[in-house]
Amino acid sequence: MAVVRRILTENGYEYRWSYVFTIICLLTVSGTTAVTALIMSPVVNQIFYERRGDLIAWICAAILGAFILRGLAGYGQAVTLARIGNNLVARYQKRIFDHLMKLGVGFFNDTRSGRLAAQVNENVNGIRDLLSMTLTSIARDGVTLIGLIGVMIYQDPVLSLSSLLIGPPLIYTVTYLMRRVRRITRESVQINSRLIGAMQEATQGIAIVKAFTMEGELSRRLGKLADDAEQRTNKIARVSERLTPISEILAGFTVAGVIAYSGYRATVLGQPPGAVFSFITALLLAYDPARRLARMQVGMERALVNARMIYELLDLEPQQGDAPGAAEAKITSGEVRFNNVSFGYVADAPVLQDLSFVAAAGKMTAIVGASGAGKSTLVALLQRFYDVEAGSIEVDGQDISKITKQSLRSSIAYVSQQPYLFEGTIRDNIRYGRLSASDAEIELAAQQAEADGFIRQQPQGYDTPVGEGGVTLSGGQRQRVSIARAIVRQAPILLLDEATSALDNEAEARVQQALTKVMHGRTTLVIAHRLSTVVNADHIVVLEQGRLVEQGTHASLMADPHSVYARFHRVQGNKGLGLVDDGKPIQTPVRRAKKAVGRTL
Ligand SMILES: Nc1ncnc2c1ncn2[C@@H]1O[C@H](COP(=O)(O)OP(=O)(O)OP(=O)(O)O)[C@@H](O)[C@H]1O
Repeated sequence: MAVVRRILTENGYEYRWSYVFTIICLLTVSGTTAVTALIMSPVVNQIFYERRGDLIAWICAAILGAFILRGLAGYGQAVTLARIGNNLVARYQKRIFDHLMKLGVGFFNDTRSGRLAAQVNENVNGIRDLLSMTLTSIARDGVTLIGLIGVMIYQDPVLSLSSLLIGPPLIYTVTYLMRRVRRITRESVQINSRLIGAMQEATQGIAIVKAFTMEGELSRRLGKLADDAEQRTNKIARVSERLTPISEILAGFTVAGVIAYSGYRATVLGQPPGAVFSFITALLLAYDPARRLARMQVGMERALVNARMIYELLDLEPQQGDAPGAAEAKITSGEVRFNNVSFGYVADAPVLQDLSFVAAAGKMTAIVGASGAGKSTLVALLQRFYDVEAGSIEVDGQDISKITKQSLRSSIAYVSQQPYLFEGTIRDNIRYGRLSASDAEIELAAQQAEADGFIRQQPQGYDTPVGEGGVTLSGGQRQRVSIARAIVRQAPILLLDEATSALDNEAEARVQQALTKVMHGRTTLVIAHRLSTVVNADHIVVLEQGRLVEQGTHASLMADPHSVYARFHRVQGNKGLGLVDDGKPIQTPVRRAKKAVGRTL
């Protein structure tokens, strides 16, 4: 119940008048139902028995009035509850999204996005059901039941108490079933979200699925998940429907017992039947709301599990929060300094060890190293996607753990190796660099990024919507749009993860040209894969297994023929500098994607 209380305290106050209106509507529905039943007595007695023709019009008018009122109240209640429910869903969707945006990159590394989306979707509806179920059942069935029990006690207290003996076993059964439903519901939500997530991931990687003829295998795995989900849903139905036979049997015993006892009193003891009839009518009428209340409890347990899972997500503490009293960064020249930085994603597996170097303001620093040496990790740490384990990172002399993330990141423009384009137009995607950028600035940035030409050739120019992840553009075009995004940002620090495999020679030359323009006057850290980049860099940092092994300029590093850097050149020549030289296979995008799809299910 703590969850219901929390939902109510967080949202209830605002909806209070809507709730009052709904309760009035629900009570009107119950009241008019009772009136319709009550009217039957004068209909029989006065119209048919006493033949009072003058009352026909009145009684018909009363019945018509009751039906109209019930119709309107039913409509009002349904629409208001739906409105509250839909508003709650929207409210929690917004809250969850805002919260997800606060969570660290680590959370998203550990969570599959498709599953997360499916889980949120399923669980949010639980919150809506929870409140409408509670309200409907308390206002309608609860009130009716109390009234009918009142009638029963008034008519025959002894019989009432004996028939209320049905209560304890019914409550025990409901509690037992609720526990079972709770566990299975959680499993069911997890399996459903795996199923939907797997479908999403398979469609995202469709080119790889087809290229590697993985359709059959994926169908088999997905089919298994679908069967599991079906079984789980059947199990929920089996468990919660168990309530039906159990409550029928208990009710059967009670009604039979009441009839037997009152029959005995009437036939043997000669008591008049009036009160007993009224009692039995109330008992039979009470059965329906009582059964509905019991069913609601079990159904509500499912909604409670959904709500709890939502709160588990909302209660996750965001990592890499701003330190208390964190100051706004004052970043002008953008000098970056790593001081004895150590870091690992998991305990006892260091990825960077005791790393110290300076990326001078306004200069280009190239980071070179074999695959897995920790280059991307270094760039992630500078953006504070993770916190360092030891040491510190300073930008313009300010420790990045002591300044606000917002101010740090707004001083950085990042171009990733696999640029991501969001839903929207090309213009929108460039504008994400800086929301205040004018159309003219966007177009200028696109020109500098060598992107203006192909953008204008698109069917709607800058206003052409991009496909999912930018699929309607080529790899090189996507890269140039993301470079334009970085230019528009006008940030003093530029982080580049150079792309190589996605580009042909001409595209590479164009991207390179675009990058050279952006780098001008900015502190640039580039994960270098191209020989030309490294040769032109002001400073080169060479990483090996998370340690800085050498640093200097191209000339100074090449001066020592035994240096790691010189070895890279000899082994890889102009094939690129980020590749392994230890015989391990190169991680091409296709290989990466295949691995990812393989992990999907
Ligand atoms: N999210 C993560 N969780 C756990 N380990 C990770 C994670 N990301 C990277 N690693 C590990 O950290 C090490 C360094 O990875 P990183 O991506 O920084 O290397 P890199 O030098 O950029 O490689 P590449 O040139 O192939 O992109 C690797 O051993 C990798 O397996």
